[in-house]
Amino acid sequence: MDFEKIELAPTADFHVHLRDGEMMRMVVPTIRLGGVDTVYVMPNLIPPVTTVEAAKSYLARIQPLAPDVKFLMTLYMTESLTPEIIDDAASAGITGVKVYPAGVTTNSQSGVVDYESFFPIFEAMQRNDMVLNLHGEAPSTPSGNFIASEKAGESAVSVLNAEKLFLPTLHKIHNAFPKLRIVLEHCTTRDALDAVLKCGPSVAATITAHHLWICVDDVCGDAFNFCKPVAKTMEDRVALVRAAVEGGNGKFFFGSDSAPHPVTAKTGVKKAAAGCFTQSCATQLVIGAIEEAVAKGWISREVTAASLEDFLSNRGRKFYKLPEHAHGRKIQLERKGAKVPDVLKNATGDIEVIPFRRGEDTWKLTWK
Ligand SMILES: NC(=O)N[C@@H](CC(=O)O)C(=O)O
Repeated sequence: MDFEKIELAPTADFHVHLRDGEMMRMVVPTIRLGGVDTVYVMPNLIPPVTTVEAAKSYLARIQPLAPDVKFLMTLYMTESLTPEIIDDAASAGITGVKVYPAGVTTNSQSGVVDYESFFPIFEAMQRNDMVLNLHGEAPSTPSGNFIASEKAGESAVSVLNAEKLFLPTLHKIHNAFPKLRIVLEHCTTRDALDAVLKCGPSVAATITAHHLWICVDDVCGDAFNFCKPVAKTMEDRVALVRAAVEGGNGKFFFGSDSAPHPVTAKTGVKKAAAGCFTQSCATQLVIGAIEEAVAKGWISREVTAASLEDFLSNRGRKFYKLPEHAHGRKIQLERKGAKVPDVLKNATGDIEVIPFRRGEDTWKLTWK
């Protein structure tokens, strides 16, 4: 990858958090700055998006802020969902349903505890060809339950093994619903990538930009690198970079999991909120991470613009059955003179979000 200038189809970002209210008004206009024209919108608002009406009205709030962007909407998996709601959601053009295991991440209080109790919903989703989006982490073991899990011969769960210990749940759902399209979101481990490869073609995975850049050591002590699932080992990071470039038979594609939090929720006396903000430099950060991986010898110099475009755009569009991006506008990236902003502020200056890799050099992106 020796090129100074690359032209690509616009990026499709299959995992974004746009929030609501003032934060949404600030974040949505940054989507195109990151070279993105299609986004898959997460439903973990407060309260979560659990009805067709709520998803439609959320879309009506987002769309005017970025008229050129295609938004794909999701529902939040919770006990109030029924197979009838799934039928209505499919007829209304809602693309998928996101599962948050209860308590593992930002706004997951109303999430799932027992997956089998949702099998009638998965059945309805499979029938309607909707996509199931899994936040793939097992909840951490409370210290008071340690002796019971030790006696049962089970590993205690912490953020370090939470993704690996979720994988049997992925296989269970996939085996029960082999035609249900499932995305294991924001994979952080080689184990997760291997598990997805072992599943049939209905199972795919997203990879974020920030997990291509960092390991767990970078998370310790830096709230702006803290997200769920947390970044893991160097071996895992290298496996993610290779998977992004190699593609895993079309299974691995981009989903930034850009998750803005006000700086006040990231710093201060309370525990930091989980989430890295990458939206405004989404494509640039991926290209930068691949460039760095080439420089370090993790992947060969032969990375082509076509393989970048496959990761950033083509594979995800295909899995989601969207039209190929053949004739529209292009994005151009040049290796010169751009920096990740130090901070994003809203018009009134009362919300500040600190981007991932704030102040660092990055690629310059222009729309053609
Ligand atoms: N990734 C994160 O760390 N946070 C996300 C939720 C999520 O996807 O886990 C958020 O909404 O802030």
